[in-house]
This record gives sequence, C-alpha cells and structure tokens, in this order.
Amino acid sequence: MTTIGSPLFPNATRVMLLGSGELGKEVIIALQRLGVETIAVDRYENSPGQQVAHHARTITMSDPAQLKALIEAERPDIVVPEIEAIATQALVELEAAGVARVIPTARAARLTMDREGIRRLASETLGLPTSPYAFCDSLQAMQDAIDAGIGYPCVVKPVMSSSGKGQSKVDGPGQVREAWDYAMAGGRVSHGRVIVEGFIDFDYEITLLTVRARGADGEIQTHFCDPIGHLQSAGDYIESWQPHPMSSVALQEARRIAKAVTDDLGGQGVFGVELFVKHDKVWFSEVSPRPHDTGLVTMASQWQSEFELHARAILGLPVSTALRSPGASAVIYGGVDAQGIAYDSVAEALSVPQTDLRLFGKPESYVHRRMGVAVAYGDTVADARQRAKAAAACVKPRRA
Ligand SMILES: Nc1ncnc2c1ncn2[C@@H]1O[C@H](COP(=O)(O)OP(=O)(O)OP(=O)(O)O)[C@@H](O)[C@H]1O
Ligand SMILES: NCC(=O)N[C@@H]1O[C@H](COP(=O)([O-])[O-])[C@@H](O)[C@H]1O
Ligand SMILES: [Mg+2]
Repeated sequence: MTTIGSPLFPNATRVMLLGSGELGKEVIIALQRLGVETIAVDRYENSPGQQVAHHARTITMSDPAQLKALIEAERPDIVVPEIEAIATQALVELEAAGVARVIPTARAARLTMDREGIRRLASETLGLPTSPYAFCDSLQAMQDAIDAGIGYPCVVKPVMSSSGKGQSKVDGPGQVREAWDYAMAGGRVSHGRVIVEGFIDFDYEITLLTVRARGADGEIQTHFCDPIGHLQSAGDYIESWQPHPMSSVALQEARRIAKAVTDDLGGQGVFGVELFVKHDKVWFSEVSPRPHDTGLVTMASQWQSEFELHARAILGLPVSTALRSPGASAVIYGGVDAQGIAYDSVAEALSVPQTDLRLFGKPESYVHRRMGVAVAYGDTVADARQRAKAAAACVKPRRA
C-alpha cells in the first residue's frame, strides 16, 4: 500500500531533487500532481525546477559537507539525483546510515556520475559489449593508449561530464593535444582524467528508457519504452523521436543489455540506456539512472512521459510504458550569451499543428545552452520530426 500525505503538513511525502534543470522540473511537476511536497536543489538560483517546487535550495552539490547538511536538515523521504555533478559518496553514506532513500540507489548514482564506474561495471563485470576504451591521467598516457590499440578515430571525454561538455572526436595524431586541453577545460567537475574510446561507426543510436517499478505483487518489474532514436551534435542531443524502428534481433539484444545493467544498478525509477546499433550488433554506451534528455519526446509520444514514469516508479505506483503516437522533439538553444533573454515568435511556433513547447525559464542563456524544446506528435515519425523541427525553428531567443 502506498500512502501519500498532504504537502506542507507534517505527514507530507517529501521528495528532494538534487539538480533541478529542465528534466527535474518535469519530474517535480509530475510529483506535485500526485500530491507530493517537493524540494528543488541546484547549484544556482532560480533554476527551472526551483521555479515550480514548494521549496528551493541553492548549494554546491559537489561539496559533501553542504550536501549532507542539507539532507540532514530537510530529512526528505526520497532523494532524487538529477545531474551527475553531486557528492555521491555522501549519498552512499547517508543511505547506509538510513538517513536518505536515494533513487534509484546511492550506488547507481555514484557509479554513473563517473564514466569509469559505469564503463568498468558494464564491460568488465557484466561482460557487455562496449567500444574499446582506456582511462588516462595525462596527455602522454592518452597518446600511449591510442597508439597501443584504441586507434583513430577515437572520442575523448572528461570522466565527469554530460551533454557533450569537454568531448571531442580525434581523427588523427594532430588533434590529440587539442582534445586533451578541451577535456580539461570542459568537465563539470575538474578531475584531470579522461576516457578515450574507439569510435563506433554505428548505423543509428537509441535511448532505451527502462523502468524498474513495483508490480501489484510488490516485486520489481522491468518495463521498456519503445526505442528513442536521436541525433547528436558536439556530443549533445538536438533531435529525438519515438519509436525508432529496429530489427527484432537488435531490439532483443538492446533489451538484454538494458536489463543486465539496470538489474545490477537496482532500485526503482527510470533509466536511460544509451546504445549504438549497427545491423544486429548493439554496443552499450552509458546509462542515466534518471530520465534522459532525449526522452523529452515522451511528453508527446507516450501516455505517461518519462517524468511521470519516474515519479510513479519511485513512489511505488503502477506504470505503463505504452506509446500514444509517433512523436519527436527538437532542441532550442540560447543562441546568445545573456541573462533574462526574450523568446520571440512563440505563437508562430505553436501554430504548427500537433506541437507543444517547453521554455525552461533558465535565468541565463549561453549560445549552446539548451533553453527549450519543441515536441510534436504525428501519423509517422517523419511527420512528427518535421513538425517539431519547424516549431523549434520558429522560436527566436534574443537579448531582452
Ligand atoms: N565511442 C563512440 N563512438 C561513436 N560515437 C560516440 C562515441 N562516444 C560518444 N559518441 C557520440 O557522442 C554522443 C555523446 O556521448 P556521451 O553520451 O558519452 O556524452 P555525454 O556527455 O554523456 O552526453 P549526454 O549527457 O547527453 O548523454 C553519443 O550519443 C554519440 O553520438
Ligand atoms: N544530458 C543531461 C541533461 O540533459 N541534463 C539536464 O540538463 C540540466 C543542466 O543544464 P545546464 O547545463 O543548462 O544547467 C540538468 O539539470 C538536467 O535537467
Ligand atoms: Mg550520453
């Protein structure tokens, strides 16, 4: 039996989001619709989620002392990591001490915040197919790893980064130093360590949203959403669509890999399992133990979006991953470096039939910061993609 209290009363069911960007904002809205009291935490004030939560807190989430102090003071029933750059070791300790229930588990948050943790688990412990890789602490070590077998082209990424920050493709020896310097400057938390991966020449890549939720019998069940196809530019997603067609062999393999990883990580909630596919061969790339940016499309394509699924799964409620319609999403970048920007031509965007917009309300725009997204549904994926792109292209962010 799941009981939910009343927000702002002593019996409230209180959920704390660690990271409150565009993804957390939607999780918070989903939780609030179920009567949950929400606490949005982020590294800066007036983050998207903080604008809609009952409570807003701003701390350095990568500082274990600050994170512990906040969780001990607030004592939420559930703690939901939303971004990688968190002092996850503090979460492990708080969970072990019975102070916090972390989604999906503190160990999953710790392993996935660092590319090394999740890559070694997937490849070396679970034996899943991945690109060849090496972890390196210096430019020389990276050059040696490339020469010793990773080869060219390869991809260099800080061990702690997301949305392509600090990531670059290296086509030959002349680009190695540049890739190292870019990685050092681009991580979310500077660590001086990178992963260098052999480049996989895939036909397409997908996110397989995988939900671990309790069934009526109280046992954890694994549910798969339809595969989400996506396009990336500079390591960051620009378009996604659902469903992405796959051969039954590749789909079965994708589900096998997703199940193996999520079974090991455990807990309850949504996972975004990123996979590369060529013919019937599937490689594991990485996994988010939380809703995924490419999954924004599910706001148009599923009966229960990935955010609603996450809210339900963590509260122990039933879930359905059923598709409602083919759908697509297209990203709106800031285009300018400025605070308090304005968005022109919103009506034109929404005059594209079967579309919707999310303007995240981030207080500060950068040229390449994701500030909004257009979502669309259609008779086919091609139709939905065309609508989402048309709507996104209408929106014109500018200096106020
Ligand atoms: N080894 C590889 N071979 C080919 N393409 C790659 C490889 N690694 C990464 N990419 C491309 O770069 C994209 C981003 O890589 P990755 O997911 O590792 O970065 P990220 O910073 O974690 O991004 P996000 O936070 O958006 O998931 C991938 O979706 C893929 O398109
Ligand atoms: N790929 C991970 C991802 O999309 N994460 C989303 O972006 C936010 C950070 O955005 P910001 O860098 O613009 O503050 C995070 O809080 C999360 O919502
Ligand atoms: Mg990724």
